[in-house]
Amino acid sequence: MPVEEFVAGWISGALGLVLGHPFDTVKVRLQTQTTYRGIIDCMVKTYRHESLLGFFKGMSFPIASIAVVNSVLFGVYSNTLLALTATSHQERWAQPPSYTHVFIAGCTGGFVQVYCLAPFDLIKVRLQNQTEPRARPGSPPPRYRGPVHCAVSICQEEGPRGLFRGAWALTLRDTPTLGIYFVTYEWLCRQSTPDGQNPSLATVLVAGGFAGIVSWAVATPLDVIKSRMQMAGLKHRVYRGVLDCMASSVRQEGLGVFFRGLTINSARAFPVNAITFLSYEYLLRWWG
Ligand SMILES: CN(C)C(=N)NCCC[C@H](N)C(=O)O
Repeated sequence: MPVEEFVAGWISGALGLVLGHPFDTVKVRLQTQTTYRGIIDCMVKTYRHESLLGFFKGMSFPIASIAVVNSVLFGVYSNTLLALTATSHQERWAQPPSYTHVFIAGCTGGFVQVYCLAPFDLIKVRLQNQTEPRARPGSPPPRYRGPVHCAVSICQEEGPRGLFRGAWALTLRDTPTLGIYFVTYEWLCRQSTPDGQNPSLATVLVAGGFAGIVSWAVATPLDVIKSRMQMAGLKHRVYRGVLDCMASSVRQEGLGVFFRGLTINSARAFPVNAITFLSYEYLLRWWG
């Protein structure tokens, strides 16, 4: 099994993550709290109360973890394509796989990475939702002191299964959308590259960015539900499942609830995925 794909996926995931984390914090807050009037209001309040550091809350953990998840995603995707089409990454522009194979490989990568992603994503969402300013002498400490404290508290208070809260919504979000993600990337690259040649740097950047936007636009409704289910344990809200969370969110906030965070998700998705695909492709060409 070729391992370069896993390493390239790890590095490209880490680069994308640093670039996208401030957008991600604003998105999570907009999706799970009702105190903000919109993106700008959330950014201004976060900056006023928590300084620039507020936007980077919960980032150290994803650097080590979500980058691993990206490595699983790209590694499983590429190795599934290898199993389906018997072409390695280097041969794939000369002998392009069918879009059906790309979709199946993307869905497989998406499905497998969910089980690494679920606990890390839950901890990230809980930490990003802590809106207390940085601890000052005399002020009450935040609910979670950091990722490890957060993981231990969830296990103690909600049981180890608490770490997988929202995992089913995450599976429904990621399995099809990662198929769409890789198909969009491949399709855009092939549209602007002569047959048999490697796509240019600009093509990879634009195709990666749009693959991010398209897949996140499709993923946003289930992303909202996933974040709410992840926060439910903390707020002592009980949802009976994905459908119950959808129904109760729509009842209280209308259909628009499914589009919460869509703009910020898309704004974040372009640079994150442009840099992710660029570093992934170029690392593999460099090692190839
Ligand atoms: C729509 N979905 C779930 C995705 N496209 N997932 C792939 C993640 C890529 C990048 N790390 C990101 O966070 O955008």
